[in-house]
Amino acid sequence: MAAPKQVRWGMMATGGIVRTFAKDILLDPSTRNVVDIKHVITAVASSSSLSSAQKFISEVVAPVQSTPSCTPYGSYEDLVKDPNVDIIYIGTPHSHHFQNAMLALQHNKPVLCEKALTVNAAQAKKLYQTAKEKGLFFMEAVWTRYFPISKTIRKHIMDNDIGEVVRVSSDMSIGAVPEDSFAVDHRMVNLDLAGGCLLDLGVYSLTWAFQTLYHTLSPSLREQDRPKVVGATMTFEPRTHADESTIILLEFPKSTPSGKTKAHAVATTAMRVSDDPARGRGPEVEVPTVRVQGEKGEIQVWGPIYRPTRYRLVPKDKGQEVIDKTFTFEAGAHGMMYEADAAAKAWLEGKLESESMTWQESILIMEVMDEVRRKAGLKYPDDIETTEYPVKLKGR
Ligand SMILES: NC(=O)C1=CN([C@@H]2O[C@H](COP(=O)(O)OP(=O)(O)OC[C@H]3O[C@@H](n4cnc5c(N)ncnc54)[C@H](OP(=O)(O)O)[C@@H]3O)[C@@H](O)[C@H]2O)C=CC1
Ligand SMILES: O=C1OC[C@@H](O)[C@H](O)[C@H]1O
Repeated sequence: MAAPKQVRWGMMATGGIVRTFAKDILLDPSTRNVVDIKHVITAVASSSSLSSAQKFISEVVAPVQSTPSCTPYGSYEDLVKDPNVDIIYIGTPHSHHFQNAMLALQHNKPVLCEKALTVNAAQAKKLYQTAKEKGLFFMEAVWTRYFPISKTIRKHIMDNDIGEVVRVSSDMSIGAVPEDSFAVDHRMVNLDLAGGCLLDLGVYSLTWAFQTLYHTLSPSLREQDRPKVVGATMTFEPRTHADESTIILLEFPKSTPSGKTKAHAVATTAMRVSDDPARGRGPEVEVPTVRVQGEKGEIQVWGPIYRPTRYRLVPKDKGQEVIDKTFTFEAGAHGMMYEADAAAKAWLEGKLESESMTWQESILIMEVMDEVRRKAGLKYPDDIETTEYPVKLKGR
């Protein structure tokens, strides 16, 4: 058998999610039956200090990777010039994604960029236009789409197992009182960092609506049948005016190619209440966080919707069996290696985008979030909404 192809990652930032991502991609891929690729980390950059990158390497990379060596950088500008980096993972706050991703693309580096991709759709379009012109792979890191549970649920819908999907509800609410949990400069509530529910958590509620009502259509139908935001409302964090609760009502023209009716989605997100206060107390009291309701039955999903672990398919016909499946992750894994595998494979194949998170769909979801903000009255500071590059942002 041919040796696995090595994909050399460069980490842009050393915060929470980059640590999780790095640990996951350094797990042995053969334990998840991936034998054709191997991820290595050849550079780590921190915008705060060289020592932060060095610390990251000694704590996260060096204990598992002896070769190739990993170079620490004290700036993102140095990282994007490193010839030993094939692809860059961006794990900075949403406010900075546009500037950071442009920096990587301008230096001819392919990119996997954390969600939410950008602050607005205009920025997303400009990034994809740049990637297209330069022939570079670019993907929004919506890890949930790449989980086996998500793929299985999409397959049930495409196989017509619950009939035409008529309604989807999805909730991503963390049950954290913002005044107690987040200082005003924390990325969750700080508007300079595009804080608030919508971009950080609501993007998952929209992910479930889109992956069950839109992604399941053929690419040509997806182009024609654009969903519409029919309603949106927000409440705001009293100190910073970031959104702390957002409710979105969407109308999708069709859910299957032969769809008879329009479909509805209700996507909700909040800080102060929880999507399932009983989580961990046992299946008899827990509640589903996503419901995909079709004419012939319903799919219910349990767990935080960014990382769900169980689904149940309940057919309307009581003579048919209920499917109830729990998914586990390999030991020590959080689950980010699936998106990394998809990105690495697509890049090695010379593709510019990922089939499970296309540029068109990422832009459409950003357009939906723009419209939600317009309807509910939320604006971010001008410097993080701009499509100008380069712009020096506050802080870094
Ligand atoms: N997929 C998932 O499950 C998750 C995704 N995320 C996404 O990842 C991104 C980062 O989140 P998270 O890792 O939790 O955030 P952290 O605050 O933990 O880390 C962000 C890092 O970005 C860098 N950075 C660059 N500029 C700034 C700035 N002005 N202010 C603060 N940090 C800056 C810093 O690294 P350095 O100093 O080294 O440059 C910092 O450590 C967000 O887009 C978020 O949506 C977050 C959590 C889970
Ligand atoms: O993507 C995410 O998933 C987990 C949340 O806790 C985090 O805030 C968010 O960025």
